[in-house]
Amino acid sequence: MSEPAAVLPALTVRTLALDEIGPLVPLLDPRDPLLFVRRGQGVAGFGEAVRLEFTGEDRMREASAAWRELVSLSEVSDAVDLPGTGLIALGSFAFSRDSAATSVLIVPSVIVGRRDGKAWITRIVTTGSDAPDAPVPTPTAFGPEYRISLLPGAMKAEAFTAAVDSAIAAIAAGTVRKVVIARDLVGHLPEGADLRRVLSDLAVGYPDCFTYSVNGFIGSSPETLVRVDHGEVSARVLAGSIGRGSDADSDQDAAVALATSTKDLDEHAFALASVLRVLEPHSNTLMASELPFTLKLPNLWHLASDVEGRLSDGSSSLDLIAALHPTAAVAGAPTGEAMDLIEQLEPFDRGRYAGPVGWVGANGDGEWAVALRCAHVSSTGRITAYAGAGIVVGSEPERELAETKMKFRPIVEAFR
Ligand SMILES: C=C(O[C@H]1C=CC=C(C(=O)O)[C@@H]1O)C(=O)O
Repeated sequence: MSEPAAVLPALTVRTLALDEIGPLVPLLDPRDPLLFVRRGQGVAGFGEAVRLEFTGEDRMREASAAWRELVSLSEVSDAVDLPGTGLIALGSFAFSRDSAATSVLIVPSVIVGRRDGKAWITRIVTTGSDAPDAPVPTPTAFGPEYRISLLPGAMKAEAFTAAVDSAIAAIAAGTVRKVVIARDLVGHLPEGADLRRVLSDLAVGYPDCFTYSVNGFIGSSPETLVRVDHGEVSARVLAGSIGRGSDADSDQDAAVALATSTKDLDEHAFALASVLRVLEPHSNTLMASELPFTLKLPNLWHLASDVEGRLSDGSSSLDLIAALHPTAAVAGAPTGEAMDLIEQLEPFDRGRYAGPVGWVGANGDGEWAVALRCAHVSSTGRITAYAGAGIVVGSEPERELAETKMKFRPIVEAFR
């Protein structure tokens, strides 16, 4: 961790109700937006009161410990008391313990949020600061339009299908039962470009996904890694995909084909089992439906399972992401072997793609998505987008390539 616990500041945090504030995206900083929303509900952050950085194997466990410490030093008054009010941090964690990407928890100086028809503002200052109250953020007009094509990056289409062939060979040899192989697309953001344009496209086009932006990492994810809300724990596990049909009949046929595909049901079962195995020690009331359902997104159908239970041990959402990551939806099974194979077959660092992204509150509650359908935008404007596909017995390289094209659609179209 870059900031040792000893130097964590004491914070004073005040949440007040606001009248309706309109859409959150136009309020954001155009170059460094901080956002986590779904169906118009969620939080937008402004400025940074505290930034905590983590790397390595224990990045999420260290984040959990540092967060408890920071909370213990803070004085919070919260007149609204909803998920996301009071002291929160937005966070995004690297996929791999070996990643060069820094994992972060950012406590904004100002948070504006909306949930259940109520809006609020939270102001966070170092205790003792006599700075005047930060103003309520107001919308500003978007900067000029831009159109960016994202093109094959370190792993071109042929390299991807070759990697899928190798993954299939590893499955046949019994090294792994499932492995998720990803590829990348790259582009360049013009200087001064307003990132809110991309976020607005994602939020409008994929309202049922979590649209997020944390420290230059943006996307729209359909997958809930974990949510903790007053002792209730839940997750939405996704794995198994098929493209949408071009008309109502073919779309229905696609959904039925997915729901009855042994290959996709197997792929899904690995992902669900990995989540249940990890959550079971934390909840003795954990439930998931017997069969996955088909989740309709604008670009594809997914097999999905919702998991719910009551926490029996007071774990925070950060404790749970540390335990859950990486699930078989983004790594494979068994986890260690799948991670080794990903390292061998993918010629790039995934960075924060497929890692947890979300927020944590003072009581440990929070909402974390799996960072999918995303792109990292570096400080020099280099854009790297990622999408992957789960490989199991029965996978075919060309179909997996086509699946990654569909998964790239939200982010490719948002930049175009
Ligand atoms: C790895 C990705 O998706 C995961 C989540 C849903 C469906 C998946 C699949 O069908 O392969 C993947 O497990 C991605 O979008 O990059």
